[in-house]
Amino acid sequence: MTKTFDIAVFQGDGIGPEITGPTLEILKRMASVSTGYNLRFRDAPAGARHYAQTGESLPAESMKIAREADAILLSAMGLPDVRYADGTEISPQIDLRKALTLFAGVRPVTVKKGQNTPLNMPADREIDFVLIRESTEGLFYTQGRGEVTKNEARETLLITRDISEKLFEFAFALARSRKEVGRGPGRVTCVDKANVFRAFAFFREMFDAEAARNPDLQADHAYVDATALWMVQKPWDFDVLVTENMFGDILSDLGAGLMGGLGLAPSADIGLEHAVFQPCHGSAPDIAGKGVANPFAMILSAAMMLDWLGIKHDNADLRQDGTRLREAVEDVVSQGRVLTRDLGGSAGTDRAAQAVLDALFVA
Ligand SMILES: NC(=O)c1ccc[n+]([C@@H]2O[C@H](COP(=O)([O-])OP(=O)(O)OC[C@H]3O[C@@H](n4cnc5c(N)ncnc54)[C@H](O)[C@@H]3O)[C@@H](O)[C@H]2O)c1
Ligand SMILES: CC(C)[C@H](C(=O)O)[C@@H](O)C(=O)O
Ligand SMILES: [Mg+2]
Repeated sequence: MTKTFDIAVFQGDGIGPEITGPTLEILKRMASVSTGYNLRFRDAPAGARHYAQTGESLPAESMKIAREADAILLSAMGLPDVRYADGTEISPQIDLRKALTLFAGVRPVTVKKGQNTPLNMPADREIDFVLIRESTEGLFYTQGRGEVTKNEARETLLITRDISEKLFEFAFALARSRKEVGRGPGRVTCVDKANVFRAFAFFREMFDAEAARNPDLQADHAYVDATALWMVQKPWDFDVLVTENMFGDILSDLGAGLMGGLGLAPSADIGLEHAVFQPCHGSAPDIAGKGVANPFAMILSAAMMLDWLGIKHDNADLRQDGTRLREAVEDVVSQGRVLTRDLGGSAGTDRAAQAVLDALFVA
């Protein structure tokens, strides 16, 4: 019998519902013609709007839906003027990452030949690397619990052996699978600030131990400041980068910039059991409700979800559809046929999503 996978859907705030609708439509079309899998979607209310209405940003019922699901699809949550009592913004996605121990924030950076990038890049070059951002601790550890007195404010950066070992194991496994399909040389770079902080020397020590367990792969180190420079000067040299939460948050937006914008940057927060798939961008309140949001990052995140489900459940149809969906978006973008306003075009959300459907089912 064809297996049905339950997907929890966090439509979120701002442009969230606008990009979720067309993404679900594409997934439903793909599942409806596949004989290898079915998808069933369950709505999980959460976010800033929900908090403003109910006083809860991540209700227990939504958390239950997320825990019970095979995968979680999330658009964007948070609005600049909706804040907790301590003055920080509503950010249930951080709570989800912590509650489900989603330590590996996978943020691929790809620029295909012909795709727009602000870099002055030789025409025969492509960019294809993956930034793995630890997503449960680091400088986000005390998020919402920082100590502030009249004259001082403190947050704690936490690096644990348990999470770091899982993180590095994940990073080396990813580099190996990229090498096997010819996507990279099989190299993992530990991005840290071990020249200044003992916590990062500890981080590096555990990275080196994992590197020693993977002698078939290359391993090196880079300081985070130099990494920012090289991401602009020679991003094609990277394969898999692995780093702390806050460093990864910042570098992944730089990676999105290389791709032409946040509207093309997908991500996955992956743990041993659960995973959340969401674009790197936020709720874009400045363009919400106008029908102009770029759905590509969300659709590419959905493709990552199909990949992950396919690998986890050894389902070739899911894996194949993950690849087809990613390639459909890449086709539409690299040919510059249908581009949204953030990418220099004039297409609205629906036309952009329709172009992906056409690439999948008409071309
Ligand atoms: N993963 C998430 O849920 C997430 C990520 C980042 C920010 N946020 C939250 O979103 C809110 C807005 O944050 P921000 O303005 O700093 O970042 P943002 O990513 O929402 O927007 C930054 C800029 O990029 C544009 N943009 C973003 N996504 C786009 C898309 N799909 N199509 C076209 N243009 C797009 C916006 O219009 C804006 O000009 C804040 O409350 C923030 O905390 C949430
Ligand atoms: C909105 C914010 C809490 C979030 C983060 O900092 O992780 C975002 O910037 C991201 O990159 O997913
Ligand atoms: Mg970010």
